[in-house]
Amino acid sequence: MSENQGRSGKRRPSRTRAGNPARSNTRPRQANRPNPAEAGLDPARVAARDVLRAVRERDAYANLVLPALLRERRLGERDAALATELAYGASRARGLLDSVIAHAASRPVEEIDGPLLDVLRLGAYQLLRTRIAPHAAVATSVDMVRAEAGPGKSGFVNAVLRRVSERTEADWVAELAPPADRDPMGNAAFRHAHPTWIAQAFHDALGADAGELDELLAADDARPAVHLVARPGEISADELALVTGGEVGPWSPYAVHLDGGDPGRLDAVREGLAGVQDEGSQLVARALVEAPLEGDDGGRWLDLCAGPGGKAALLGALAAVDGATVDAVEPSEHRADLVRSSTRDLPVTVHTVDGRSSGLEPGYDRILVDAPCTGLGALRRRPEARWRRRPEDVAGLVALQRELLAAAVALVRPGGVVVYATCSPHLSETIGVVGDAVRRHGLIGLDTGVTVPGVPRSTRPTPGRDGSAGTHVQLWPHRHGTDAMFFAALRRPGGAQ
Ligand SMILES: C[S@@+](CC[C@H](N)C(=O)[O-])C[C@H]1O[C@@H](n2cnc3c(N)ncnc32)[C@H](O)[C@@H]1O
Repeated sequence: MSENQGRSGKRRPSRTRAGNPARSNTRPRQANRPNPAEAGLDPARVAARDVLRAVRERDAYANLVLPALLRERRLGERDAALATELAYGASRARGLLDSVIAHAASRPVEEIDGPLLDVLRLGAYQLLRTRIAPHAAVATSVDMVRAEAGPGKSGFVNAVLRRVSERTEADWVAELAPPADRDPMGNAAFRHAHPTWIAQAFHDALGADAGELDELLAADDARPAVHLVARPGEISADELALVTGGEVGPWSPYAVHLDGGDPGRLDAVREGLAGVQDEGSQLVARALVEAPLEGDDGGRWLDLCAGPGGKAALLGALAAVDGATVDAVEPSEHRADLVRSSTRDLPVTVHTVDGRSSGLEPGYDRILVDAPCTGLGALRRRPEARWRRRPEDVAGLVALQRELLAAAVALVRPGGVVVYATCSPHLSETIGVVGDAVRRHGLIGLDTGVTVPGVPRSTRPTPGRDGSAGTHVQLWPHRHGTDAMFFAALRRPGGAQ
């Protein structure tokens, strides 16, 4: 499945040690599936298992499935926290867990029945990456399988997890990771549960700071803090921190950090005073408003890739304070509806059109192109994404990013500003696209760092023909505690002073 399974497939201990063969055409007996409560199963683990199953069977997004499932089943706070930790943690670590499971089961994970594999991933995660007592991790996994699929299959799960429990994560890594001297990138990627191509992309983007790769991968593999945005005009970050028990974020004037918990339960979020938004994303929206224009700001702003509406909501709130208006473009009906709902009562008009041919009237003062991208910078918050994305995805996205940036250039007025942003640090999606636009359209690269004053070690020169590409901002989880957001502010020349 992942390229990190690497050596596990090559060295297989005897097939008999893991008990019953797991591959079977017989699905768990859905029709006879017992009610988990009646079967005495732990609701948190059942919820986590169901998330892993939805991700595997229907390519679902864990961070969309889990909250809905927690609400539907009315899990208490403790159970919800455990379900979240297990579902997200096991999704993030999937490649590493699969290598260990394959070794312990003496067969590739592709030969293990999907529903059993979900439980094995959950069990292996608890054994290797939590403080849950090993007997509890094994017993709850075995119970789940026995209740659904019978004693034969639960024996197999028992045997595999017992073998997993014989070593620590560090021991398994020492056994299964590619050797550091011959394949340092593969080794670092394996240790921190990342596909190698993503570790390589991070390495390339770090450039002269590539020595920080290990620290970056470790931060990217950890549970992120919850970031809230205090809606300007509604509540200040200080007030929000007070009512939520959180801490004011270090960089964005609107940010509050929480250690964990379900932000959907907070009154401030339910009442629309605050939203959930990574602090790096807040800085992107702020950069659009702070970037220096030539001439006056006529108050016509455009968010060209707006769905699901996080930045549009912050831009709308800032526009309301400044007396500006925002047009928000999103071609997907469903996502456009999400933008409408997140910008209700704000001076934002949503257009369900393609940003490359929006038909909107040119002459905008400020345009944000928060382009569709691989999302490699937000892997902490999209648990399964690292194992789903493929290197082949990059080229198609880069083509779309270039077209969207060209469309923005055609819509911005002379002297106006376009901020190009991605939640990916991949060089092809970032400075590749920006450098190309500067060359093709004769844009002026601005010093993007001035839009985020006080954020250390974030600004870099964008390589350009003659330095005209300006500087961009690259944020990193290990340095800034944010997603790895990239953004660059570009001005269309020719504005009258
Ligand atoms: C990175 S997301 C934007 C996130 C958003 N700005 C926010 O803060 O919530 C990129 C968005 O671009 C949209 N998109 C994809 N193709 C597009 C196109 N041709 N024109 C405009 N938007 C597009 C996607 O549907 C997606 O909602």
